[in-house]
Amino acid sequence: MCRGRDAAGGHPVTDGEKTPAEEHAPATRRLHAVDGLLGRREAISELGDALRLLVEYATTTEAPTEELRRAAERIRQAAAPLGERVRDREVLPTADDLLGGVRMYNPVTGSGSALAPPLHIAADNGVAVGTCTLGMAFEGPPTYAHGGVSAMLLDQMLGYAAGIAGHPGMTVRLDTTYRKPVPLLTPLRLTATVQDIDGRRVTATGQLTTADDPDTVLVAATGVFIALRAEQARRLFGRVVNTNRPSRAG
Ligand SMILES: CCCCCCCC/C=C\CCCCCCCC(=O)SCCNC(=O)CCNC(=O)[C@H](O)C(C)(C)COP(=O)(O)OP(=O)(O)OC[C@H]1O[C@@H](n2cnc3c(N)ncnc32)[C@H](O)[C@@H]1OP(=O)(O)O
Repeated sequence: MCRGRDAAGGHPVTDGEKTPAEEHAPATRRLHAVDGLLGRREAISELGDALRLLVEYATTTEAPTEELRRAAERIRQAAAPLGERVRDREVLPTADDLLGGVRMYNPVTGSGSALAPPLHIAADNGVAVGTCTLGMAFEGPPTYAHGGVSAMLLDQMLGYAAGIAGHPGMTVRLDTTYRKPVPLLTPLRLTATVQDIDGRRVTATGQLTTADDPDTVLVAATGVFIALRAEQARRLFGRVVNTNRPSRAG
């Protein structure tokens, strides 16, 4: 378990010691908690940016072999203090807000993830609209994106479309049609909408284009999402512990 931090996930707390926030009235305390949370999210994003820079350089560098070995040692040293306090697999990150849709380490959209492009998604009149630029680390065929990466982006887009339609669910089917290769280092635009809702089953479609040429579809996708029954949600996620519920942050 990740213990010894305030509920907003910001600052390490020593047992018995009053933090500055605890000295103040509840409203001020809440403000401090939010402040700490936002500050932590900013720091997570900053670390994510640094990691993505590292990944991009590490996958494109032609620095001398000895430099690669030195870099590996320095990176291991930088990682060590982070590894001293890690959360359990079944405890949500303190900076996340699951119900509010904040997942800092989502491998597609998470600004804290070294693996995420990251993809930025917003709702526009019921349409999910996403933007991202894929670095060289996402290369599949030379100079183009890996097809699995396009599928990953579209899965997230379709899932988001189901969510904003009020029918969040898990992917049970994803069909992708690759029409043209997806260029790297090029701003991309993705869109997705819900086509059909049939009980617990939601069908959504989406497409991936470049931002400059939104009429030329590079990849199209159709996905089926299933809303979980309460019993399924309990079975799959019942063990997950949320240590950052609003009641504890206030
Ligand atoms: C205003 C609000 C604003 C909110 C903002 C929103 C923000 C949005 C937020 C965030 C976006 C997130 C985006 C995420 C995107 C990524 C999601 C993922 O990566 S999910 C991981 C990969 N998927 C899995 O791991 C599932 C694995 N599958 C399962 O665990 C099961 O299949 C499960 C629990 C999903 C369903 O259980 P069963 O398979 O036993 O099915 P049964 O519950 O009995 O029936 C469900 C219905 O679905 C049909 N079904 C099942 N599989 C199907 C398939 N492949 N195709 C079509 N239909 C299927 C069945 O035939 C059945 O239909 P009949 O009720 O009989 O009509």
